[in-house]
Amino acid sequence: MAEKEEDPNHSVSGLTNNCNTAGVPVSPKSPEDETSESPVPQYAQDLKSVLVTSVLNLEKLDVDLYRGTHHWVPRTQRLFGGQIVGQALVAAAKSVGDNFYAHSLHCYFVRAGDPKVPVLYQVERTRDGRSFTVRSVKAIQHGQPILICQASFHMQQESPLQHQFTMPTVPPPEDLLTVEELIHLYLSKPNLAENAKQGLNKLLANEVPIEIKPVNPPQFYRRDATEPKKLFWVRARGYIGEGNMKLHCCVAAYVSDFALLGTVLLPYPNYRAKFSASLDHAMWFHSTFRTDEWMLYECVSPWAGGSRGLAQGRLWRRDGVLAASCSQEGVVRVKLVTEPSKL
Ligand SMILES: CCC(=O)SCCNC(=O)CCNC(=O)[C@H](O)C(C)(C)COP(=O)(O)OP(=O)(O)OC[C@H]1O[C@@H](n2cnc3c(N)ncnc32)[C@H](O)[C@@H]1OP(=O)(O)O
Repeated sequence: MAEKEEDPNHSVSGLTNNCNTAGVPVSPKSPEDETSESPVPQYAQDLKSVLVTSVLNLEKLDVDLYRGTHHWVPRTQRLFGGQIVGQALVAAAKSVGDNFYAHSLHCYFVRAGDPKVPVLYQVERTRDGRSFTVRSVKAIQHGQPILICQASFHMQQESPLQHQFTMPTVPPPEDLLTVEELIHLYLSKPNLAENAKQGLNKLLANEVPIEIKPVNPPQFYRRDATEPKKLFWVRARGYIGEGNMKLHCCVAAYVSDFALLGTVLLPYPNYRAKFSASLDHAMWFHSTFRTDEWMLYECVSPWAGGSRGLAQGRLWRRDGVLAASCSQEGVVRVKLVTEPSKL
């Protein structure tokens, strides 16, 4: 098969004829999209995403050895898995040629990450091939691995085999509220219990570097069983810009671990997680995309059992192109919730 070196730094917005870069037909834009999408970036360029300036900006210590620091730490006080995966992919990508782009990664979270110390990333150059290049990355704290990750990079190649699922039909992000706006709405309800208020205010104080607009607003305190499926629009806070697909893949790796495992619990309103953590995470990158533009994250959980749950995610560009897919298993140990609804 003929190899074609393309410039993957090309603009996503430069796509024409309703095809993605690989020539895959994509859903035409809806009239709403045409009117709501502005050619002007949503963020001024001086408001750079903290994901780029800090979280994924690793410090080089030696050849193939990097140090990463933390930005947002979840309430569990263990490092966010997406941050570790994103940083591991940054470290891996630093040693591959300009023409190679991440196409997949496979990781195990073997120990909880400690938010009190930085993480070291040690890269092993497993193989350099003509069209595929593989890296192994160990994320280390206190002298022990917390994550082991294999990442594979591919030089773009043409193929007549091109298909993808169709993006679910959902309202555009402009018609939906952010999580913060939804919380403010809840907080304005009369007779809201004090502990519910405190819980919601804690959520507001989170400095998560991504913005989320749920397609179906979450029931913060009233719980009904739903199918194990959720959809939300997501983008990095701040400006990243087009042109650096390697970086956008690292941001997507960060984003992809967010809220995915929670899908497992949706059919069980009478149970709350007393311990949950992602055990492994795999991801495949399919097309070019911009993580500082709204993308639809479709999360499903096809299985749960034995205190574990499987969750799968699809990240869609808003023009209907499937940008990335991921899969993860997590440990989910639950307790029965007996107290009545707080609203
Ligand atoms: C958004 C999702 C995320 O970002 S999660 C963050 C990324 N993922 C991670 O940090 C996971 C990292 N990996 C790990 O921490 C370990 O591999 C884990 C999954 C904990 C290994 O589990 P395990 O071998 O059970 O660990 P452990 O013995 O240290 O126990 C941890 C806590 O679980 C408890 N535990 C243990 N076994 C049981 C059991 N059979 N039934 C009930 N509880 C059990 C332990 O007591 C311990 O609890 P505690 O932490 O002491 O409160």
